[in-house]
Parts: sequence; structure tokens; C-alpha cells
Amino acid sequence: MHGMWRDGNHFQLLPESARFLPAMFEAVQAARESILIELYLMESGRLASALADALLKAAERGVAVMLMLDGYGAMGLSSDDRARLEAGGVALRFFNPLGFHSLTRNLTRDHRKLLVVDGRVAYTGGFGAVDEFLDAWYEVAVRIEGPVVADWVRLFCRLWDSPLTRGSGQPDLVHNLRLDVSPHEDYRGMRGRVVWGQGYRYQAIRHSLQRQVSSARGRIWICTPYFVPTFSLRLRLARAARRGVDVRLLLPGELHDHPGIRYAGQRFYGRLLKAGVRIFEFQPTFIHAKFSLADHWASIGSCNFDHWSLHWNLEANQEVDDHRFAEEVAELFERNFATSREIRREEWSRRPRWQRLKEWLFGSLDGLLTRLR
Ligand SMILES: O=P(O)(O)OC[C@H](O)CO
Repeated sequence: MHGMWRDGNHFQLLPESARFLPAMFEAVQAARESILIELYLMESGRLASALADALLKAAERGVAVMLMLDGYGAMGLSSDDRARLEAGGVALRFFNPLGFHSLTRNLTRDHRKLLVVDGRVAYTGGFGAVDEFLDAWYEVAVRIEGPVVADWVRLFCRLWDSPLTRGSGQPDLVHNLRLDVSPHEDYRGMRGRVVWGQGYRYQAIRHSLQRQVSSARGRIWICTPYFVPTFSLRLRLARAARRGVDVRLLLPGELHDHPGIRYAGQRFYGRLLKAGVRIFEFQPTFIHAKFSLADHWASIGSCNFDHWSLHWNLEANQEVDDHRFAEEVAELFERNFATSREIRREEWSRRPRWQRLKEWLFGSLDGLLTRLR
């Protein structure tokens, strides 16, 4: 499902945590009325403590602070940290805590990443409140102002107030939030829309990407940490490359938090390379960012292109249709291609048997996962 395309927004690309974390903390420190945070990952540590401190200070000065965490992704948040947040006035809710329900229900996770301050400025991207984002992982976020912020707030409120979300935070806290989202005259032409997905029930993010891949004329560049594409996406990427579109994938190299997923995706390299798709494996660190570019359309957010994101998770991305923003995203891609290793077709065809065995093994496991419902 997706919101409407809305004009008059301002989108600022914030690559690397050294850019987006200070910006997000400053926004929290300046909040006067409300702070909404939705995260998949929050684990006790330096970043979670710093975030908790900032939220507690905001709550102390009378700001309504709502923190919604995934019930599985936040299992590493200690009971002390939870108690500290609640005692200091932070309203805390957990989406779908694990329980004796069906497997599908337990697999349904809230994977979205969002911060909204004073109903005016929002941030999304691939971030979480775990220490890996401080220095170990490469991540990208986008700062959002304008009418599209209202759609992010609505998305948050619906889940906060849903029967699948539990916790001491009151569901009705989100009922009277004030918004400040008038279009900005300087930003006319900067169109954006929020696109969200709920596993295999709503696959708007995937369908939107597929449409872009099928219609792109110049370039399709995709960065994702967990690349296990569906058959239809692979087919579209290969077709686009064959019709002369510059198709490139920016994927993690050996530094990976789940190497098995990398092997499962690598089994598709051969055919994609044969069709003319260029594949770059990022070298400096584990790249956890999720952003795509097709001509002048860009999408940044939580959605990976693996079965977890596409079959079970709640996901949300910010799409932007604007030449200026697209050029910024293109420059970011170029910088990252330059620090990546390009996989060449000849070289790939000579990879060792041990590598092929791992691709087969993890590919078969992945095939089994796709059958879970
Ligand atoms: O699910 P993501 O993309 O937010 O990444 C978190 C990883 O699963 C942690 O291992």
C-alpha cells in the first residue's frame, strides 16, 4: 500500500551514521511537543543508552515521547533499560511479542525504522539502536519535511493503536498529535510518497520497485544488504540490462552479519552477470543500507530484498521523484562503487567448488524458507 504522491517536501540524504545520528539527536533535543520512534532493533549498549538519555530528558521537559519497538528485535533491550524508560515517562510499546501463536504470526515482525519530531520532521532509513550503527556498519538515512510527514505519522499511529502492539504506553496517546506539514514554496517539484508493505499480504514496496525496473530507461542501481531476489525481480533486472539499461547492484562483501544470506544470493550472480548486470561488493565494512535509484526515482527505507522483508515483515520506504535528489543519490552510489570490488563474469565462472557448495547449501535452505506460510 502507499500514500499519495505529495509535492513540496524537502528530502535530505544523510549517508553514514556520522551524519544522521547527530542530526537525529539534535532533533530529539530540540523537540517541544512529541517524539515518535519506531525501530526493529534496539539492544542495550552505548547507542541505546544515549537514545534513552535523550528521550528521558525530552519527557522530563513535557514532550510526549512514544517508543514502539519490535517484540523480537528489542529482545536485547535489558529489563533495567525498559524500566528506566518507563519510570521516566517514555511511553513504550512492543509490536507482536513472541508467543505461543502460529509460526506465521511469530515471523511477522515490525522492521520499519522511523523518527518523527513535533509532527514536522521525520527520519527513515535502515538504522536501529544497536552499537553496530556507531562504527561497524555503513548505513544511510533521509531527513524529511513537508506534507509527506503526515503519512509517516499515520503509519506510526495505526500500529501503535493496533491489537498486535502491547505495552504500558497508552494506545490513545496518538489520537491528538499535532502536525506541522504545510508544503514549502522553495521545494515545489520535490515529490514524495510513503510506500509500505506487510509481508506477502501487501507488497507495495516490491511492486513499486518492479515497476520502476521494468520502465527505467537509463539506470537502475540497487543497494541492499540481504540480496535474495524473487524470480520476477531477477527476470526484470536481467531484461533491463539486456535492453541497454545501466543495471548495477551494490551488495556487501565478505564483511557480513549473516554470511549465509550472502551465499544464498550469490547463486544468482552468474545469470545476472551474463545478462549484463554489474555487481559490486562493498569492501570497507558491512553495508546495511537499503536504497535504490531508477532514473530520477529514489527509494530509501527499511525494506531488504530477501524473503523476510518480502514475506513477513512490516516495512516502509520513502520514495522521492526529483532530479536533484536523484543526483545526490547517484553521487552516493558512485562513491560506494569506488570502494567496492566489481565481480567480473570470467572470474566468477572460475570460483572454487567450496564457494559453489556454500551457495547451493544456503540457497536450498533459503528455498525451504520461502515455502513457510
Ligand atoms: O533486519 P535489518 O535489515 O534491520 O538488519 C538487522 C539484522 O537483521 C541484524 O542482524
